[in-house]
Amino acid sequence: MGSALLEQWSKGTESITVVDPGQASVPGGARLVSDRAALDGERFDCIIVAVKPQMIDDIMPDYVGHIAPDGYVISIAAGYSSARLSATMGDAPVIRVMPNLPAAIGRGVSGIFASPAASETHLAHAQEFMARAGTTVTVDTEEQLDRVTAVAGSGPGYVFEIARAYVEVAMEHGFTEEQARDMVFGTMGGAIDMAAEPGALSLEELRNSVTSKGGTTAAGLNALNGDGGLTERLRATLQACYDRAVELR
Ligand SMILES: NC(=O)C1=CN([C@@H]2O[C@H](COP(=O)(O)OP(=O)(O)OC[C@H]3O[C@@H](n4cnc5c(N)ncnc54)[C@H](OP(=O)(O)O)[C@@H]3O)[C@@H](O)[C@H]2O)C=CC1
Ligand SMILES: O=C(O)[C@@H]1CCC=N1
Repeated sequence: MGSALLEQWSKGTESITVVDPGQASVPGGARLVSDRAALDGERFDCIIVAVKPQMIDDIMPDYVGHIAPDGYVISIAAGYSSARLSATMGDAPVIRVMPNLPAAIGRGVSGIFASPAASETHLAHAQEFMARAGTTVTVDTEEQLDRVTAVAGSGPGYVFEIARAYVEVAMEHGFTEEQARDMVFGTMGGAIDMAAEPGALSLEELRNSVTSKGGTTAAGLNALNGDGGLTERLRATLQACYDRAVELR
């Protein structure tokens, strides 16, 4: 996820340093070091935590001395709370963000939550930084950020899995994978873009406009969600994701 964001962040004017022991290169002219020791006492206005939440306790305390006096910490980690991260980082102000993977093409959706110690300046910087990667939604509570994770942070995973299953089943109707992908991506993308047009009909109206009484779409929709099973499955999906974020706090 950090690499996807870096693609967009590096279009700005800041000097960006990436510490990653496993990367051979990074995009956009950012400086890459493989070992924190190479920073040799340098201080940064903003330190971005982009490792797994389970690794933060081991890795991040070593960075406390690298935060500039008015600096702050952005975390993209799921779950791991701002209070816990601030304690881990020498009581530094923390802003948590929850991006999603289409940030790699500038079409991400990012939730932003500023903990009380973060200043207006920190928040404005984080908002501008994340806006380079797509849409931002600033939320008032950390609880809401964990719900952004359930809806949007993990959302591309749901979408990719739904599209994968759609392609798989389309191929069972005799199409090549290329044909199936073209039809599924075109249908999903076209339908969503149409729904997102300014002044578009509601989703119910759009669905109904495809659905002739007694026709083919009605038969398909009845199999898809006639018993509410799809809605229930999505409800369980978001709840399971949120619950996991809570476990990671
Ligand atoms: N994937 C996603 O769509 C999203 C992820 N996130 C959050 O982003 C964070 C990263 O997740 P994700 O990108 O999926 O995971 P990855 O494992 O792909 O990325 C973690 C990166 O951290 C590197 N790393 C490991 N150890 C260190 C270290 N000591 N110092 C510096 N870097 C290190 C890893 O290197 P190596 O590969 O060599 O181990 C890897 O490049 C998580 O906190 C996750 O919750 C948030 C929103 C969406
Ligand atoms: O799966 C995860 O934990 C991360 C956080 C949101 C998306 N990927």
